[in-house]
Amino acid sequence: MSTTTPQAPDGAAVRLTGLHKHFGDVHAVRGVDLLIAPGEVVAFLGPNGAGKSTTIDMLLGLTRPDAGTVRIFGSDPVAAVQAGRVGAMLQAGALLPDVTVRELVTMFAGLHRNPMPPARAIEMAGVTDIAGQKTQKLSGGQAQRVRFALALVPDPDLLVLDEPTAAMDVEVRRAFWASMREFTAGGRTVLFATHYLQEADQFADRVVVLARGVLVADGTGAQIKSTVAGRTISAVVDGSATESLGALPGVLGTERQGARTLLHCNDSDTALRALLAAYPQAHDIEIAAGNLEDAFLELVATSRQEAAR
Ligand SMILES: Nc1ncnc2c1ncn2[C@@H]1O[C@H](COP(=O)(O)OP(=O)(O)OP(=O)(O)O)[C@@H](O)[C@H]1O
Repeated sequence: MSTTTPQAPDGAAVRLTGLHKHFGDVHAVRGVDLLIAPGEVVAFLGPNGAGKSTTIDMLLGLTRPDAGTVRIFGSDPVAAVQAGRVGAMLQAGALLPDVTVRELVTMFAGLHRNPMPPARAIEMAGVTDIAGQKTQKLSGGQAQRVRFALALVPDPDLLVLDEPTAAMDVEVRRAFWASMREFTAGGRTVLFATHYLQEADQFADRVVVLARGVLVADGTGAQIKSTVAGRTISAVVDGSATESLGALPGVLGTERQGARTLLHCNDSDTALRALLAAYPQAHDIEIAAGNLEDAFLELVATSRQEAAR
């Protein structure tokens, strides 16, 4: 990690203030404010078209915001990238062909002032066994790991990854996160975009949810789950009407699954008491805690409803 570059006066690794970006009629990013402290591992979650890549491009200085400012360790993003403080792994772009992985990483290291030794980046990214292979021979998952090695080369304080595990199978994904843990153990900062909610929950200290260009949630995985409380009661309730079950206290909505009815609750204790009082014949009752997937879908649905108002 570079120690010679001064820290930001405000101590922030990333500070996004009032970011907006339009593409013609599309208002892709609509007033994003985000502060990331040094050492935080932040997952950037959102459905397709939420504005994650556009925000990341602005953060890296690849796209200019229409309004708002980006500061990385207190400086302009282009200056921070040039100073080697930022490593980036963007969504698929072709790797330079006709060179081996080792040659590519070494060439890339030659472009930086204080790079990590290429062998170290190769080892950390877990591509030692394919270091002698030509880049055009790599599978999608292997190419992603090589992109990770390239992102590590500047020995950055901040790593920005746009859907890093998109092309990786389960095993490669696990190895990737093990390498990431090693990288972040030294207190470095990471922002990664993902569609994998479980990944966000497992690997990030903090989950930031973007929907339709607006931040709709910001907290730990557990906090985000609890903001939509979400427990589900599943039961077979013979002779009941779905509407009357939906009207029970503590129930937010209902869903039929064959013979079973699912009750999505914000207060499952109250809902269960009311269910048994009104329908003592209810049986095969199961209660499941909400997962991040449910929380995420609910947050996105709420933001759609608010946008439509
Ligand atoms: N260069 C561009 N020209 C026109 N529209 C664009 C451009 N880049 C992004 N958009 C639009 O801006 C919106 C946000 O796109 P963006 O790629 O930032 O979303 P995302 O959250 O990264 O999505 P995904 O998960 O699918 O990668 C979308 O409506 C997209 O179609």
